[in-house]
Amino acid sequence: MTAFPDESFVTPDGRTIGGVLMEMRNITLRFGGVIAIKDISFDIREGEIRAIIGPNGAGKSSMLNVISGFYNPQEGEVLFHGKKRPPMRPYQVARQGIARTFQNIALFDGMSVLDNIMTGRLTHMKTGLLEQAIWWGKAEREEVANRRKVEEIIDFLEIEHIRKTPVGRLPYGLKKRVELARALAAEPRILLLDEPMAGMNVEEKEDMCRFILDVNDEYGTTIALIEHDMGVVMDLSDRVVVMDYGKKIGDGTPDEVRASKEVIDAYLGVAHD
Ligand SMILES: Nc1ncnc2c1ncn2[C@@H]1O[C@H](COP(=O)(O)OP(=O)(O)OP(=O)(O)O)[C@@H](O)[C@H]1O
Repeated sequence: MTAFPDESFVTPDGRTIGGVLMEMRNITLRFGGVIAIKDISFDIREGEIRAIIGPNGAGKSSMLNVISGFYNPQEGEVLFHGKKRPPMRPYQVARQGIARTFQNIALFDGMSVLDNIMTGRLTHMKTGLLEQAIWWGKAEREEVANRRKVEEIIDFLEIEHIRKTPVGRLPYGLKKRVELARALAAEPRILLLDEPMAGMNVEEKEDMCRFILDVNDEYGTTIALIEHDMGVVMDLSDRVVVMDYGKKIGDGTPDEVRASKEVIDAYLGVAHD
């Protein structure tokens, strides 16, 4: 259904979309008798912003959890760089360069913004506990490099003014931005965002949109997101997968998806001839 060329190409606004980075092939996921995902296939291409949309209970979060390695599907395969990914623990998937944010913010409320973001560097830490405890050279160099990266992200997401503030004291929109910062601290190749705009006011949504686009543009990070705000999805995404009752009912550019009768009937709810 998609109008994307097969090879790498540059979009009209100057962004580069590469080849297939991740492929979901015939994924089926069951919870006992409930089939959350039924035989779904789609791919995510390097550098694109890919949205997954659909009504409540359609299976979007389940799909994000398959991508992040939190759920291993009973059927189908996940390919990363063309290679089949064996069942993995989420930390192993994180080491492959996949980071995520959550629908309900998952930060340490009592810790400062800076320390929360530092936890995102864990997958990059190589020194052992003993070296860190006695602050040997290698541990010191690593700490300095990690701090430098974290400070760069703080600067990029414009949160310098709250770097020492405990996260629990922040308003909702800023907490979401700190969660994004922590995910970015892992320097992911694929960033998974679970409803990044949920519960935000218009201004906070505009800010978040801008930061998502900037992350994609500046770091070249591939992004897959679930979002209910259709205006945001259609503005942000290069391609959209539409799910309904665990099945894929649409897959293409925002314009293609918007024009699909099946998608309109099941989800968008706009009248057609
Ligand atoms: N851990 C689980 N155990 C049992 N059933 C589950 C579990 N997670 C999801 N389901 C079921 O799988 C189906 C898909 O749920 P999922 O949360 O993936 O949908 P969703 O599209 O993300 O919905 P929402 O937009 O409301 O978050 C639903 O019927 C749900 O009840």
